[in-house]
Amino acid sequence: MRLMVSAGGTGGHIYPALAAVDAVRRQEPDTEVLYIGSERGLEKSIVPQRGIEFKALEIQGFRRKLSFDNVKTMYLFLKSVGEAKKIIKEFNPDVVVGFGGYVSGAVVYAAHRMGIPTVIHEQNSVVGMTNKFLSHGVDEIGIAFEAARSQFPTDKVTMVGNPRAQEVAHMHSHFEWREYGLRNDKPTLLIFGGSQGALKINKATIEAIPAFNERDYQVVFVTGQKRYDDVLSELSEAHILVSENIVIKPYISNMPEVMPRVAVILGRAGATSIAEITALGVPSILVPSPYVTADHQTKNAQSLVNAGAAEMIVEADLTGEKLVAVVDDLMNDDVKRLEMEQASKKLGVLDAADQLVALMRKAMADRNTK
Ligand SMILES: CC(=O)N[C@H]1[C@@H](OP(=O)(O)OP(=O)(O)OC[C@H]2O[C@@H](n3ccc(=O)[nH]c3=O)[C@H](O)[C@@H]2O)O[C@H](CO)[C@@H](O)[C@@H]1O
Repeated sequence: MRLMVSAGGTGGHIYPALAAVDAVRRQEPDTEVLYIGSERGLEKSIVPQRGIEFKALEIQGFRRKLSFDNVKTMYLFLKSVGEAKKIIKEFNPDVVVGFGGYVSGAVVYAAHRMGIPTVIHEQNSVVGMTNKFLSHGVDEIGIAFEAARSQFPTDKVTMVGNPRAQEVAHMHSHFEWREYGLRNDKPTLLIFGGSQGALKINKATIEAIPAFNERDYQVVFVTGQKRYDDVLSELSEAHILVSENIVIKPYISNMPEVMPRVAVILGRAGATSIAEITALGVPSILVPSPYVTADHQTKNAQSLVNAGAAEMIVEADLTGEKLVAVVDDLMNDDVKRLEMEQASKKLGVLDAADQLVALMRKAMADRNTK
């Protein structure tokens, strides 16, 4: 197959795209893949590391809104569509799949205009702006939350789950905490605020470190690449020492290897993080970002809380003290963790990537029979 994928901006869009690429390659090892991203997003560093050919569109002025109500946005969009068309013509894909982020808007739109089969994948319960815009033209739409169905033209929608769930669930991890200078025989709490880190989670964790220093469990605190230096400066200015049961990292690039070793995750409730957590059945404490469209992270988190798979802390209530109290409760209660683990696992869709590949094939086959 000649597969073109596009996903931009944050890990929540990029990792599902990479998991889908892996699934296609597993089924058809001689598949040619081209990933189109933007110059500015995380994809520029993540994708080439995976040995996937990457091209970037210069996509500016799309930071807020993909809409036709202003001339500049329209002009920049059409310019990107023009650039995308050239790349598509050269690569000649059998199918083009978009996973969200502004760049995928230009790429999938261009492909549709050129008569190439197109598929989009929506990771969230509340549909993103780009996917909403594309939904009228594309051939197939894969979703990961039932709640998304009614926000799309329903005859094109198939529930497939999030491809990243399949990737993490089938990972044979060789990771050991020793690689981080930690012990393999202690339960470990992983703290991370989505793919870019979260200011409030970082602040509360800094406040919690003196208490964590005294605990019998271990803590891996991931700050987000751009927030790492600030966290270290804050710790040093406040003269907070960090004991050897705590490790602070800017980013973890092999999350599917690390996550299976984690006892509890404390983090945001982004759709792809949730897919991973439920694929592995990791008990979690979720602090939804209140800054996202239609408060969708609260809805994501609530679905886990309702199933008994997670606990939720509202960001406005998050302090160092609160964080330590909730974490202590869970880390010290093996029975509760086990119950949450089982409840969490029930929500995972473990063949999501294969289901999405089937949808790609359907888009291609339907086109050939038309
Ligand atoms: C602020 C914002 O708009 N957030 C959105 C964005 O979040 P974001 O990109 O943060 O989304 P997710 O939580 O869904 O995904 C984060 C991904 O990054 C990975 N990871 C994270 C930290 C790290 O050190 N290493 C690493 O690999 C996680 O394992 C996961 O695969 O996309 C999600 C999916 O569309 C949305 O649900 C979120 O609401």
